[in-house]
Amino acid sequence: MAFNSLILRLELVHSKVNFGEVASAISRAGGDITSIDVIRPGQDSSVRDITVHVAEIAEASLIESLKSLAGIQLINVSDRTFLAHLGGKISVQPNLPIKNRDDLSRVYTPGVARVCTSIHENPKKAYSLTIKRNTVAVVTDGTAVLGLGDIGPHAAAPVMEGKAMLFKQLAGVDAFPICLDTKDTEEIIRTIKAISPIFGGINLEDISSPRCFEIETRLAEELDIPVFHDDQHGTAVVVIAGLLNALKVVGKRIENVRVVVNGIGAAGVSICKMLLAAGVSRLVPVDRDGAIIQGGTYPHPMWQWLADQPQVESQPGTLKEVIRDADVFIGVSRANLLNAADVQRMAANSIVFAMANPQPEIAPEEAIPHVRVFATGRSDYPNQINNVLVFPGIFRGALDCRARHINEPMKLAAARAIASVVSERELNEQYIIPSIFNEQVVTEVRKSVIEAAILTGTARRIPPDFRSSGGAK
Ligand SMILES: NC(=O)c1ccc[n+]([C@@H]2O[C@H](COP(=O)([O-])OP(=O)(O)OC[C@H]3O[C@@H](n4cnc5c(N)ncnc54)[C@H](O)[C@@H]3O)[C@@H](O)[C@H]2O)c1
Ligand SMILES: O=C(O)C[C@H](O)C(=O)O
Ligand SMILES: [Mg+2]
Repeated sequence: MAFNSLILRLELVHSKVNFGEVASAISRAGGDITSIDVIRPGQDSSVRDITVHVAEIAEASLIESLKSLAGIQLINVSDRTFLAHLGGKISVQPNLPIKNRDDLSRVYTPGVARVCTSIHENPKKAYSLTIKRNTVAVVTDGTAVLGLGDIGPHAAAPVMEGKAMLFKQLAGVDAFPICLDTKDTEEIIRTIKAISPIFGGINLEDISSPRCFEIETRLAEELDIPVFHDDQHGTAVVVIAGLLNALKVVGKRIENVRVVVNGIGAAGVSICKMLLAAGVSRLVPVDRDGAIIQGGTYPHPMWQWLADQPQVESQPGTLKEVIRDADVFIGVSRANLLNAADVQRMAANSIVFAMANPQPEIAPEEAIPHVRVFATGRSDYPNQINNVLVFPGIFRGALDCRARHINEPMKLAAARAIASVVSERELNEQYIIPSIFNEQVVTEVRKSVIEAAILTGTARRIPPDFRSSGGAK
């Protein structure tokens, strides 16, 4: 169930109502008061801000029940989530102040000209003399934003700003949101190439399938900085990390399990590829029209690729049919597609990762009693399988070793690193994946990614902490 935090600004007329009555009305309507601030005290009346934690579905009735109390005026209702977005969530800060003319002539003209000339003579110096080495573009066209779909570039911005915040807070990477007002593959490629000189890496985000595949492949070929479509590979990496640990909990081996992946878009394609690379031998990819089967013919090039793989099952069926006897369900599709009866028909000790955002394929309350390990992409339930565990550390590593690409061995190394943060002793049904606030995650992912980049020859710089020992200290 989704909860919100509301701030209710109320004026209370003391002769008609006391605070106790207000508090019990809130509680009867299902709200939990988390704080009270007196905004204007007074003899006859007072104004207070009451912060209430309440289920989304109970919000309207809570507000109505307060309005119906005599002696109360509801002045304002603010949603704390919206308040957190006022004016946007990030800003650009200078690294040093400009206090006098001397500073001015150093950071700007005339001093800056010598630095420009130096970069012109040796373009590699852009890495040491500009923000390039630590800056990533988070680029979307707004066509597959979370599970909300094609909501356009303006509406996509809050997600991109959120990713930029996470890049900075978790890995010290400066990320900038770029929301493009075009859905044309060639124009997107051209635009990203044109803006790339200032960036050390490109994080593609929420670009719908199948255009996302060509956009990423072409950019990776044509640019000399890493290009990473987070919804494809970030998601696949975190799924593999979670699955490696979940399989340990249920005592099954990856080669033996039957895996259903629902939603063969950006995330689903990459997850299927990585599952096959990790050893899955029985795979059932499913999209809107049911299972994608071995030997089938599909217009979508990635679906066709899957249909040509020997590990993909050849039995057709709807999701509700093919989920029978599955050991693992991975959902990267959309909300509310399964119910309790569906997951009950899975094999014993089943694993369900219902990762559609913001609402998963099955409500946690409905699934949890019937499955052994359950995870979502959300932060308000145990086992948050979200690509936020991946992109900060992967880019931290790629930037630090100036990797030209983020390749398969780097991704697999990242998945293993994330899984390894949960020790065998700590591992259980409720804890298969580390918290995003576990500082070891970025450290371990960075280290493993750099090692893999060096080994595969894509690193163009050995970071200082890898120089003497041949590995991170
Ligand atoms: N938890 C995470 O880290 C994470 C990461 C990436 C994506 N996601 C979520 O996964 C979902 C898909 O994201 P994406 O970027 O791959 O989007 P996408 O648009 O590229 O792919 C979605 C796919 O789901 C399919 N689909 C839609 N309805 C379906 C249905 N009823 N049954 C089966 N398939 C259906 C679509 O045809 C499409 O192929 C979104 O909800 C997104 O929020 C979660
Ligand atoms: O943004 C997220 O929470 C994860 C993911 O990138 C998604 O598109 O849902
Ligand atoms: Mg996304």
